[in-house]
Amino acid sequence: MPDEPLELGEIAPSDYYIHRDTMAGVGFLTIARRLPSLIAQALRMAWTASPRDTVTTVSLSLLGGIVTAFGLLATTGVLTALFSEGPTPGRVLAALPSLLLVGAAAVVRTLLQAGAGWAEARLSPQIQRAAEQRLYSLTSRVELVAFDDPDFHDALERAEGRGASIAGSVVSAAVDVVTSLVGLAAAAGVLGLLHPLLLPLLLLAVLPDAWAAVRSARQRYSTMFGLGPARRRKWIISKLLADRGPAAEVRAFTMRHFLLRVYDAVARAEQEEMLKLVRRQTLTRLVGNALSGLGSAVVYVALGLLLAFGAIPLAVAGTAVLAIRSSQSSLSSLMYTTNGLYEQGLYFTDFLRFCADAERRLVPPRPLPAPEGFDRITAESLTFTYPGAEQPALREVSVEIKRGEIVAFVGENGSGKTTLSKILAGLYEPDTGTVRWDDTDLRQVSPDDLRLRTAVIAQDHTRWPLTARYNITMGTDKGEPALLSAAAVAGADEVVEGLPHGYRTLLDRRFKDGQELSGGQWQRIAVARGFHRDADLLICDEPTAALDARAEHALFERIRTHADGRTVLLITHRLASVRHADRIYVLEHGKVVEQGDHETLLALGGLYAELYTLQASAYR
Ligand SMILES: Nc1ncnc2c1ncn2[C@@H]1O[C@H](COP(=O)(O)OP(=O)(O)OP(=O)(O)O)[C@@H](O)[C@H]1O
Repeated sequence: MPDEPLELGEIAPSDYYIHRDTMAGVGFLTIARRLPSLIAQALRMAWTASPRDTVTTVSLSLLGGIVTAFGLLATTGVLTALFSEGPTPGRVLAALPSLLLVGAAAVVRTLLQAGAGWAEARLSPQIQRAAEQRLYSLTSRVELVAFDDPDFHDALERAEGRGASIAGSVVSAAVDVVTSLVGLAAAAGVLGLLHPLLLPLLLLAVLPDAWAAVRSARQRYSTMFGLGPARRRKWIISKLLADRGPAAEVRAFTMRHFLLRVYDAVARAEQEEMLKLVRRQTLTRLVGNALSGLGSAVVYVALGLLLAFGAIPLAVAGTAVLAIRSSQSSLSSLMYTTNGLYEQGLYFTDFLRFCADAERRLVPPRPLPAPEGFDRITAESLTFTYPGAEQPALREVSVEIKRGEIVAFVGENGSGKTTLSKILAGLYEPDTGTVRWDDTDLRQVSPDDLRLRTAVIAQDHTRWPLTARYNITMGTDKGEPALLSAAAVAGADEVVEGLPHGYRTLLDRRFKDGQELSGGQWQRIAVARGFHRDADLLICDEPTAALDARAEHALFERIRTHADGRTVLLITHRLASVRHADRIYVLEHGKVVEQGDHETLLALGGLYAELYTLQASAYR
C-alpha cells in the first residue's frame, strides 16, 4: 500500500519564505553599519571574560601588524638598493642594513603573533563560557509564557546553536580585521608612493572577490535562517528515534516506519535547500573570481603601459610588482577576515538580539515583597489567552480562596483548570483582571518571591535526572526531618527504601547505577516535593492520577486534614475526593459555570451533578 502524503507543517515552502522575509532586516549595509558596535560588544564581552587576555590579544595583534608594515618598508629598502646603479657587491652591501631590519622584523613579528595567538586561544573558551552563562541565565528567567511562543524558540535555537559559541570567534575576527587593516595601510602606502594610479587600480582586482565572499556568506546565513524550524523538527524526531523515553512507545505503536518517513522528508527538504545553496554560492564565487582575475590583468597592463611610456623606471616597476602582490595579499586577508567577521557577526547578532529580546521578556523589578501569608486570595475577572491561540483559555474568571481552606477546581479536559492555577501561582500573568493576596496586587510583587510561598505539584511534573534527595528538596537544605516528613506524607519513603542507595540514588537510567521509577512512584516523589516546600498555598494538579488506591487515600486524608495548616488548591477529576472541599469551582470552556460546596452543587443539578453522578454510577 503506498504511503499517505505527510503533513509537514512548518517546512512548507510558504512558511519558509516567511522566515526569509525576516532576513530583509539583515542586509549588508545594515551589518556594515552595525560592525563597529558589533566589535565593541564583542570586546566588551571579552573584557568581562578576561581583561588581561583581552588587552594582550588586542595590543600584541596590533603591534604584530605594525611590525609587518615595518618589515615591508624595509623590503622596499632592500629592493631599491639592489636596483640602484653601481657594481653588484656594493649594491648588496648597501642592501645589508635593510636586510637585517627585514630579518629582525620577521623574528619580532613571529614572537608577537605567537603571543597574540596564545592570549586569543585563552580568551575564546572564557568568552564562550560567559556567553553561555548569559544565555542560560536569561532562558531560566524569562516569563514562562515565552516558551509557548514559537518565535522565541526559533530565536533561542539560533542563539544557542551558533550564536553563543561564536562569541569567541567574533573577538578573534575583530582583532584580525584591525590587524589586516594595519598591514594593508602599510602596503597600500608603499604602492601609493610608487605611483598614485596603482592604488585605485588595485581595488579593481580585489573588490569583486570581496563582493563574492560577502554575498556567499549572506546566502549561507539566509538558508540557515530559513531552515531553523525544519532543523528543529528534525532534531525532535531524531530524539524520538534515539531517546530512551519514547523508545517503548515507538516500538509498541510500530512508529518506526512513520517516524523515519517524517525524518526523511524533513532531511530531504533540508538537503534540497543546502544543495540550492551550494549552487548559488559556487556561482557567486565564480563571478567574483572571474572579475577579480580581470581586475588583476588590468592592473598589470596599466603597469606595463606606465613602464612603456617611461612614467616609472624599471627598478620602481619591480618594487611595484612586489608591493602589488603584498597589497593584494593584505587586501585579500582583510577581505577574508572582514568576511569572517561579517558572517560570524550575523550569528553573533542573533545571539545579541535573542539576549535583548529575552531581557524584554523578563519580569521588570517590582516594588513590593511577597506578603507574609494571606487571609484571602481573590482573583477577579481573569482573562488569559496563550500566545498564538485563537480562543482565550480563561474568560472573566473570578475565584476566592481563604486561608486554611481546601478549594477544588473541577471541569472537563481543557476547561482551563491548570491555566487558572498557574496564574494563581504567579507562573503566568493574566491579560486582564487581578489576583490579590489580601490587599496586595500580585503585579506589584516579584514572582520569584511569590513562588517561594507557593508549592505546585504539577500534573506534568518533571522527572529530574538527579538523586532522590534532590528530586524532593530541589537543592534546598531544610534538614533531614523535613525531608523525611515530606516523603512520608506522599508515601515516597517506601519508594526510597527500595532504592539501592536510598536518597543518594540517581533517578536516571542513562547513567551507571541510575534507577528508574514507575509512574506512581514518580508521582509520590513529586507530591513529596510539593509538601517539602514551606508554602502558604499548595496547588495539587491531579496529584493522584498515577497513585494506587492506598496511596491516593492516604494523600487525600492528609489534604483533608488541611495538609499541616496549608491552604490547598486541588485540581482533580476524581470527584469523590473533592466532596470535602470547602468550595468547588466548576469550569467549562474557560469560565466558572458553578460554585459552592458539594451538597449545593449536587442540589443545583448542573454540570457538577452530572459528572459526579456519572462517576458514582460506575461504583454501584
Ligand atoms: N501552553 C499552551 N499553549 C497554548 N494553549 C494551551 C497551552 N496549555 C493549554 N492550552 C489550552 O488552554 C486550554 C485550557 O487548558 P488547561 O490545561 O488549563 O485545561 P485543564 O482544565 O487543566 O485540562 P485537563 O483536565 O485536561 O488537565 C485548552 O484549550 C488548551 O488547549
